[in-house]
Amino acid sequence: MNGQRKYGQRKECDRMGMVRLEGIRKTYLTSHGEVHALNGVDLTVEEGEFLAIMGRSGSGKSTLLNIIGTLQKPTAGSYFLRERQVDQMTEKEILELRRREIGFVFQQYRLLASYTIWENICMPLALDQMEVDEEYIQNLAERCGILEKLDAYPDQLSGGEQQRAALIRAMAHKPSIVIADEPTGNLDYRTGMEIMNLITECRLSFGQTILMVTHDNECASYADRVIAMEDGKIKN
Ligand SMILES: Nc1ncnc2c1ncn2[C@@H]1O[C@H](COP(=O)(O)OP(=O)(O)OP(=O)(O)O)[C@@H](O)[C@H]1O
Repeated sequence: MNGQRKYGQRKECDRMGMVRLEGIRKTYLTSHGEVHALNGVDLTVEEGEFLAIMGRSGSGKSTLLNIIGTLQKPTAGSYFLRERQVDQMTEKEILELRRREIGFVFQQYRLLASYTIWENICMPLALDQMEVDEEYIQNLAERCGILEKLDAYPDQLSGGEQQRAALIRAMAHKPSIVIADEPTGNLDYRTGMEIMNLITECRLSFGQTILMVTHDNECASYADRVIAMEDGKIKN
């Protein structure tokens, strides 16, 4: 699992991939002027690859993840997801793409307090009028060790259990990409490693492409490839 798998020596933009970024820039306009969060990012992520993104605070990691997750739009450059050019899509097409293809796991679990774990997991599917594959979700819950907790409310679960529920919610619609922004950031070491093992196990079973921001070298060691951001660019 550990190791830096290489994907050939061709230029990034010559390769096909699940995610392909060419010359991505993101500039925020603030009252103090422009902030250049991304300064020309070229990146290809292969289908089924697990990529970890590291780098100092403010280097552009979350901005990059948000653009790949279609939560933000780039200021310039091209973004292809399964060779469909996302930056040319309408809002409606982007929403549809996000709902079908992408699952999100955040540092804050973002579970709704007044709904059970099962309802939290199934709610996005219901809102999008997508079918709930109960057997698949129960299978995930069993692997994640929270099958007995599906009828409980979030505040009845530990932080690690809540993050496992959030992971199942992210996977419930069988997305092709899972975007994880510091998924272990709120957890102690051991629980964090349990989450990393689950992400790895789910990905091996279901073949998702995983993009994860982390500050932790050990979490990053679970990935196939690690990239480092610096001043809005990929350093290595
Ligand atoms: N909405 C925004 N408006 C203005 N500037 C922003 C905004 N979001 C991010 N930035 C700036 O863009 C740069 C990159 O931010 P980003 O959050 O992508 O970095 P990061 O590497 O994820 O940092 P951290 O590790 O602290 O989360 C920073 O200088 C940040 O202050």
